[in-house]
Amino acid sequence: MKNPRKKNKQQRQHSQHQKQQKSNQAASHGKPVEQRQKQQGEAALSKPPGKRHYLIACGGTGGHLFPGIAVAEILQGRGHDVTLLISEKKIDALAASNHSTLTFEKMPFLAMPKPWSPKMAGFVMGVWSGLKRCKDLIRKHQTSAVLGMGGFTSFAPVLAGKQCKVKTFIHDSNAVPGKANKLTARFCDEILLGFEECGQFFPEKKAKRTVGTPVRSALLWAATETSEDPYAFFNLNRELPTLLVIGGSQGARGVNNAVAHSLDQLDAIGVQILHITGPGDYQEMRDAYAPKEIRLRSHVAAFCHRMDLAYRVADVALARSGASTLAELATFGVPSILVPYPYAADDHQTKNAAIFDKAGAGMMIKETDLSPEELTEQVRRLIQDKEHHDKMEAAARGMAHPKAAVAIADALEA
Ligand SMILES: CC(=O)N[C@H]1[C@@H](OP(=O)(O)OP(=O)(O)OC[C@H]2O[C@@H](n3ccc(=O)[nH]c3=O)[C@H](O)[C@@H]2O)O[C@H](CO)[C@@H](O)[C@@H]1O
Repeated sequence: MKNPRKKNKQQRQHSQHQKQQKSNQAASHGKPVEQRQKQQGEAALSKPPGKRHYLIACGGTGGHLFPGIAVAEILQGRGHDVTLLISEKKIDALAASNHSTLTFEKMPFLAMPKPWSPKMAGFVMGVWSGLKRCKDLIRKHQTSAVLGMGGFTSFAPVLAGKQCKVKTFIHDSNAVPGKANKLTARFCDEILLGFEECGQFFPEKKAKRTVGTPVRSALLWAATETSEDPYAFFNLNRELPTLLVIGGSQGARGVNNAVAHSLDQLDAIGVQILHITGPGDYQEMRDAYAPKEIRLRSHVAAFCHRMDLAYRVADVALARSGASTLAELATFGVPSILVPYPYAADDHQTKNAAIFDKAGAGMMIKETDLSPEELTEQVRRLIQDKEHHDKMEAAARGMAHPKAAVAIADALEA
């Protein structure tokens, strides 16, 4: 089946490219990218006197780490040194492995136990030793500001910043803040928000502003850059409409199962699938696709280091509603079927998805309602009803904050 939308998509990408280039140039003080890259290289070599050090705590999950990396890239591009504090979890190592020019330091992963849990003593000890280590780092590098991206892994670094009297910031990318951010918000200097809706959960008098959720520079550029062939990279057919399945940084069992049970119906509507399963479900999902491989074109991966290319092939996405995933879908204007993780803290994924749903930038389906028929019908509508698709694409683009990382870097540098 030919995909009549492909040509339009490329044309849109081209005009979007020009718009984005203008926007990014404005965001980086009007300098074109080649000039900026050259200057970044020169800055790193000559170590200008204005060079500073920043600490970004972004461990625990891809949703903290990737926005932290996006801010670090901007600061590094401006000639500063950045240390990214990540956790010892496998996902952090996996995500960091593709960013060799950045400096990462590992801290133990901390999750706050229930108040009277026997684990509380270990948690307090963990915070205490993290605090000491972060203070040493801050003194050693004469850090100018600390940024916490959420989670208890950022609690000690931000507190250390406060105690060392350097500027402290937190960023919350969700519609409802996490426990750690609510606590850290009490003593940090400024709260930066991914969604405006999140502001109501923090003290009214506290300095806060909505900047969006930062997206890595490789993805920002790929949203407009068309030199590398993404179809060839994933061995997919450029003539077929493509469904991207992504369950956040660690995969989503509920979403994976729903797709595994819908393969025949999805095959019947002529869609090809790029399925990022997460490491846990990879083998099971490969087995689910195996008998269908002749009929259904697919690419199944445990983890994808080229999300820039993945979003470029996607005509529609089936995704969890983690904040970075949403920010990236918006950046690429990918219409989405959003299936919130039902057990996320304070049901924040439902609230994230509801914002996109209300704006017409995606459609939310509860995991319990995700039958093969419903899933296939929604995918079919998005690939066959051009008007419906284009409306959602435009609304998704409207939710993008391409300058989020720049705004946060500006705040840290100010
Ligand atoms: C279950 C849960 O509570 N998830 C939370 C977690 O999500 P999680 O860690 O899943 O993060 P997000 O959905 O926000 O982002 C996933 C990130 O991983 C990247 N990626 C993903 C898969 C892959 O193969 N390669 C890759 O690079 C994506 O491009 C994206 O940048 O932190 C987010 C930020 O607080 C929250 O909004 C999510 O609700």
